[in-house]
Amino acid sequence: MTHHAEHGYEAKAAQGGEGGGAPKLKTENPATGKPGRTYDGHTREQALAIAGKAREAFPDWRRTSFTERGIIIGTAARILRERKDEFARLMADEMGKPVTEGLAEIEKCAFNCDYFVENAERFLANEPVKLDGGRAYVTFNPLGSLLAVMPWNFPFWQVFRAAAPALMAGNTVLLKHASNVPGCALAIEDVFREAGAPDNVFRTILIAGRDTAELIDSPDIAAVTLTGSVAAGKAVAEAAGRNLKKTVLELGGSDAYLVLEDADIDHAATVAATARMVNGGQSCIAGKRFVVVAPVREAFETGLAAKMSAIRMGDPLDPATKLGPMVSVKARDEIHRQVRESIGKGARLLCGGEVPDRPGAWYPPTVLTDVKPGQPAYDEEVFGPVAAIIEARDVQDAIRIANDSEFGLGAGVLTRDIRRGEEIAARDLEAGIAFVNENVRSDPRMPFGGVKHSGYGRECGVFGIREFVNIKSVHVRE
Ligand SMILES: O=CCCC(=O)O
Repeated sequence: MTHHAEHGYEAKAAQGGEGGGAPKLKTENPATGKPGRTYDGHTREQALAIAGKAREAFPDWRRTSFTERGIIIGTAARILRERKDEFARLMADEMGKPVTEGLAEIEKCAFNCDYFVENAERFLANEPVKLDGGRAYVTFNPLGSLLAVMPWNFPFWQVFRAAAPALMAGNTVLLKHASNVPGCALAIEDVFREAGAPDNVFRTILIAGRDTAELIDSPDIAAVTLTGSVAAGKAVAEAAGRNLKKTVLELGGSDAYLVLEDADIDHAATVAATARMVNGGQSCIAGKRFVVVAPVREAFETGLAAKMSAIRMGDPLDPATKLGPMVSVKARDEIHRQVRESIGKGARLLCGGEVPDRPGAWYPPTVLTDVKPGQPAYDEEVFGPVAAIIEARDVQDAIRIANDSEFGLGAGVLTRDIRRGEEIAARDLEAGIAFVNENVRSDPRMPFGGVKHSGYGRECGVFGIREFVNIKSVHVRE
């Protein structure tokens, strides 16, 4: 199987010069196709120098108390809320997110900051261990400077999800964002600066994806967290592995939802449409495959096609808009290729599937059925508003199909039999996150991450904050 999501690491910055010169990062409004602002990037030397400064800032930052760090991260939450209209507009302009979703994203970032302000000290409190003699405990030390390589699809949330716990733990953070959201990347740096973070505790580096490996080689970087594609994950893991640096990888997904015979079909169709349309379908945890047992397939097809066709596509600046443009014309064309090729190989189109005749990166809500192995809609991650319906003989067959993927991020079960649904979710599905009768969502309070090619390690909650710490055993003979 292949993975076609366009994530930050490999997105190319427009190069202003050869031989490692500073890139120019050009933005383009995906709703209109018109060029936006151009930003001056950093040269490799500048980027390495900033990494050096973040490392120099680490010893003082790690010695601050949880209360001191909490005041800064809590202030960042307040600033996010105060400036949320501006930030939602910035996301809309750079990557096409409808402002209503953008506002919700900023609120989630602020909630995440507050959550770690409130809980970091408890999550990282010393844990006593009973040994035969003396006094023993586990303590959690920060690691140093964390490089966060982040994608464009949730330009604020992905960064805050990684940064708030890392900073609260006493690490410093360097952000290498996707090259198409430089305004967001700089705005986030500004939030931490305005919140009173000491110099270089949080820095944004604007470099091309291909220069990231060199940064990982730098002794100033202690560890790396990446959200992005499988290809990006492999490249980062390889570079980090060469340097024996800890990584957390949150990669692609092809989340399956099982629709069982006893499901409330109207509810199942609503959950499916909601799951599929998260961020216009451009989310690693968007529902992508709907595995339906044969007796309810037709009813589900009708229900899902009706819900998807009713979703309004329009100007991302209009608060009523649910579906904005795709991130770029290139990404839209790739989605359309996957749809056309799937139809060519036997899938049936229930709605959508036509590229609108207008400038910008538009693609309508689309439903394919009769999706089978060998079709891109079955084999690949489709990063757009395209739902794939796959028929299963029975529940065992449905579980097999759900797990027949290189990915293992999220998954769902739709059934009235809560016990059975829970058993399937908790035991049978090869996924890091499994929901029953609801669409998969990330939450600062719950560990988030996957298995197989969806990556490893966890973000969020106690497991997330403990990824980038030295879990140190201390034994004292008194
Ligand atoms: O793109 C993947 C994750 C998005 C989220 O955390 O909701």
